[in-house]
Formats: sequence, structure tokens, C-alpha cells
Amino acid sequence: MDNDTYFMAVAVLAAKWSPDPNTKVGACIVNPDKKIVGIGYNRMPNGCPNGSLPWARESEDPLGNKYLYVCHAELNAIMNKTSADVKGCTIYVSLFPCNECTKIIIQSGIKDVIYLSDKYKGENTTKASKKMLDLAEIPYRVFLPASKEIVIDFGEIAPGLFGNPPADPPAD
Ligand SMILES: O=c1ccn([C@H]2C[C@H](O)[C@@H](COP(=O)(O)O)O2)c(=O)[nH]1
Ligand SMILES: [Zn+2]
Repeated sequence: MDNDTYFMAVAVLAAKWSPDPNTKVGACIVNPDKKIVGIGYNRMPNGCPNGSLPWARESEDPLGNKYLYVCHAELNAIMNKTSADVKGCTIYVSLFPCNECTKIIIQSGIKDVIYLSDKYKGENTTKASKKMLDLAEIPYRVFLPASKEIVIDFGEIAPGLFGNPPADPPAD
């Protein structure tokens, strides 16, 4: 598996933890030595219990929608960093970063953005992101997967757990 596939798969796996019922986003930050230094997904802020804040999108009351509360995947990945900083790192994101995340990406010193989905490319938030990234000379590129899915096969690692005892070693 190549680097991009591996790191984007980590971002997509992180996204699966998101409680957002509509759009689950994952981010994986990788340093120049190809070490993962931060992972995040979109979720409500720490200390805000499940159900205490809305996941709605279209309430007439802005306080009844998720947008004022949710912490974006990129923010969480940067806040979760395991290194002193993320200068010179690459961020793999399952969705093109919004304008607010783009500001944080730029200010944090991240030097490269690789994304999977650009489903909000027509929105001003995405247009503003691209404008800022262009001005800051931070390249961004789409990740084009070689296949639609990759399989994580637990049975390959531990066949005994699935009713297939490991084969006997060959006789001498
Ligand atoms: O840069 C971004 C942009 C968005 N998100 C999160 C924020 C929300 O939880 C969803 C978007 O919800 P929609 O229902 O598709 O409007 O994605 C993010 O983490 N990073
Ligand atoms: Zn964002």
C-alpha cells in the first residue's frame, strides 16, 4: 500500500468515529518522516455530553443546529498532536477543509493538504479556503484511490478467533 492510501485510510477510519449523522470527517497529520502526529474527527467539544447539543442542520434557530458547536476534524487533529508542533507536516482530510480550518492549517505551519471529497466545492467556504491556500502557497491535491474500498481482515491476523485454527506446522 502506498503512503497516500495508508494515511487517507487512517483519516477515513477516524471519520467513522464521528457522531455527526450527516457528514463524518476525518483528518490525519503526517510529519516529514512519514510519522502520524495527529488524528481527529468532527465531534462536539470535550465535556459536552452526547445529546446535549443538536446535530440538526436546518433548524430556523441557529442555536438549534450543529454548526455553532461542532469541532471540526482538522481542529481536533491539530489539538491532538503528539509533537511539539505540526510545522512542515501534511494533512490528509476526508473532506476539503472549510475556511475556518484552513486558517488553522495555515497558522499551524502545515505545508500540504491532501483531500478525498470536495462535495462543498461550490460553497463560499471552500472557495475562501482555496483562495487562502493559494495565497499562502500551500499546495492541495485530491487523493485518487486505486480502488473504491480496502479491506481490514481481522481473520488474516487471528484466524483462530473465527473458527479457523492455524494450520499445523509441516512435518519434518
Ligand atoms: O473543514 C471541515 C468542514 C466540515 N467539517 C464537519 C462539520 C460538520 O460536522 C460536518 C458538515 O456537516 P454538513 O451536514 O455536511 O453540513 O463536517 C469538518 O470537520 N471539517
Ligand atoms: Zn472546518
